Amino acid sequence: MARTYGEGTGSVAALAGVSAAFARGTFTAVMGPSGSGKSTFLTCAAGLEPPTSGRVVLDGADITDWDEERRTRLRRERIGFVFQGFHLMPYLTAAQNVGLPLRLAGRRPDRVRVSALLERVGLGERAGHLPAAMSGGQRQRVAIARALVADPAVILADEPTGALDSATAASVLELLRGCVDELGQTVVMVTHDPVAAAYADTVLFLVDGRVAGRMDRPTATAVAGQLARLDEWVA
Ligand SMILES: Nc1ncnc2c1ncn2[C@@H]1O[C@H](COP(=O)(O)OP(=O)(O)OP(=O)(O)O)[C@@H](O)[C@H]1O
Repeated sequence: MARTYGEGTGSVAALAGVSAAFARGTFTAVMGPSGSGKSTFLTCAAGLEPPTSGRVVLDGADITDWDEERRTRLRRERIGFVFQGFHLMPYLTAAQNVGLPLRLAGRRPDRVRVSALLERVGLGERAGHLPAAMSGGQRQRVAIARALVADPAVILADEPTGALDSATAASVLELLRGCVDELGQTVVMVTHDPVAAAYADTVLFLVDGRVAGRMDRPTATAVAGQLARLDEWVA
């Protein structure tokens, strides 16, 4: 798919042509220099904005031409989001935050399921806490439980460890890895961090809005080496 912003001579091709498929139960990291189109890619994949050309297929359904209302419903029910800044509602408890996507979709969150998810992310004891009373790592765990609550087709994570220290980041990444290995979830994660990317099965490298490379079974060292080569290429 491709995505252009603006028209005529002032237009920018944020995505020039990216073709990617994410099989169920896989963990993919998306990397690339600043401005390479990673955020645009996630935005289009999430159905937040339609691509200028190309198609977006989620769970077997081509959502490209769906209207905004239908795409919003799809995002609430079929996509889990995890952001760098957690995006929790400050006046809702951990349990209420986890249940929120279901409430927004007009469904009543099942207490047992919400408790089981909080237990799964290691926060069984903190269901009644507000985000302000939790550490960054704990907040991100709440966000991951929230991303799982609707049993989505895919979890899209945008720099999920960008605001965390390395030990906390490792535990969050292990949690995402567990979602894939133990729950069969599909995770697509944008990251700048080669250590984070090494938790994925595959790394997709973007440069200038195109897929410039792909690495299976990545290690942090191999990813860092590849990024350095891409930077030289861009420079
Ligand atoms: N809404 C917009 N209007 C105009 N240009 C945009 C818009 N969004 C992105 N761009 C441009 O598209 C290109 C790709 O941007 P994008 O944010 O997708 O890159 P990125 O890889 O996520 O960057 P970063 O790592 O810095 O977050 C950039 O040149 C950017 O300036």
